Amino acid sequence: YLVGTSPTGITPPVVPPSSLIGQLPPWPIFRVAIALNEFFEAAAWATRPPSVQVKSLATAYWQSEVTYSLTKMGIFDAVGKAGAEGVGVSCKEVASGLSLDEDFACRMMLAGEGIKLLTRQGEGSFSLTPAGDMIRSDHPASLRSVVLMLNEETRDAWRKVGTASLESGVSGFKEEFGEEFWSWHSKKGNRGKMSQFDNAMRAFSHEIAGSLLVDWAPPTPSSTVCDIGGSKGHMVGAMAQHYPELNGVVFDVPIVAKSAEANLEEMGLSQRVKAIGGSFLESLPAKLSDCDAFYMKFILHDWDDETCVKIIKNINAVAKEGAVIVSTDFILNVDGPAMEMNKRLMDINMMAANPTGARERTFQEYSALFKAAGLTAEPQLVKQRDLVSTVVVEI
Ligand SMILES: C[S@@+](CC[C@H](N)C(=O)[O-])C[C@H]1O[C@@H](n2cnc3c(N)ncnc32)[C@H](O)[C@@H]1O
Repeated sequence: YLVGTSPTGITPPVVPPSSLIGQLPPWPIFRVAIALNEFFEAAAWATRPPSVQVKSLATAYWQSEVTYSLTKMGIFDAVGKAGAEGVGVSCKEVASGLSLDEDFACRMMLAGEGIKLLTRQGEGSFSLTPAGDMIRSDHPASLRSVVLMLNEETRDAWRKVGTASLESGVSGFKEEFGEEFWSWHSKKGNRGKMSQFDNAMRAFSHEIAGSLLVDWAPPTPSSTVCDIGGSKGHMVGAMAQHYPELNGVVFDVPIVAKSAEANLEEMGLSQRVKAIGGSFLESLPAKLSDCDAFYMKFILHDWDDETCVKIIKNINAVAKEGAVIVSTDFILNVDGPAMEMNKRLMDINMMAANPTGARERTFQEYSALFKAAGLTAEPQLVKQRDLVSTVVVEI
């Protein structure tokens, strides 16, 4: 496994302080770390008797629930605030500050220590572990929105996907909420949830942008990269931060394109990266014929084959000759067993929380989609030091 790697790596012209690319180990070290991880995961499993294996699977969601509770109820923020002032904090103080039941809050925090999100000095003084710290609202790469997003409607959709959906073949989300993910999220009353989803996408992308930019470079340093379904513009924004001559476009549904505008302004990139509202299910605006690269992350996996082909054809119809499509997803069958297991679960997440037809695919399946859309060039796989990989294909 680990095919298509780029053993030398790429160094972009600028590495901003917020970039994670400097923190990624070189490929040989990454490979060894992954192999060790695979080995210890397998060893830990093999040393548990079958009855314990079953019980640990049946209770695995308890850890998510503890994580969710400590996030939702503001406990990570409260402990983090005390830590920033240089002190640990007792669970009684946290409970009183947040008006929580003292006994329950203290027991929940002890469970948080058990799952290594909180730590204790001495008898009662809690602080955050590095992982717990990342769930603080004001952490620069905060994963709070990710924890909330995955444990609210998505969790309800998961319950349905394993039961009703297996009989109906309809997504868990639709079974639970009566309509598919995107139409539910576009309703006025659910704008807060759409924004939570967009923030989660941005948070997810921090590491993915880092791992992409050490193994893939835009066609030229001054290319125009168009991020199709680019959400808040975090991916093309990261590219523009690493390539100071690069221009970009974020294309997404109008309401999300608006929030991309604000985010790009905040990133100081609004001169070079513009947001355009529209739908990739329809003809794309002529302005996109300037694009040298059409970037897509977590777009094709949201849709059934027929819709994917339509999206690729819509890009193809507007693209100039020599442009490329660059598509990042959880590509199956290119990693070791532990990483593949995570991607298989992500595939169930697609069945649960995304429109019916959403799925993870192998590299060969992605290649077939590009061929079905009329592209004749051989797609290339760029393996990342990450759970995701990227397919690049010339138009
Ligand atoms: C799973 S998110 C991925 C966001 C972003 N590419 C990322 O990876 O962080 C899918 C994106 O597709 C956008 N989207 C959904 N339907 C769309 C459509 N018909 N036209 C354009 N964008 C759409 C959503 O608003 C959302 O931003």
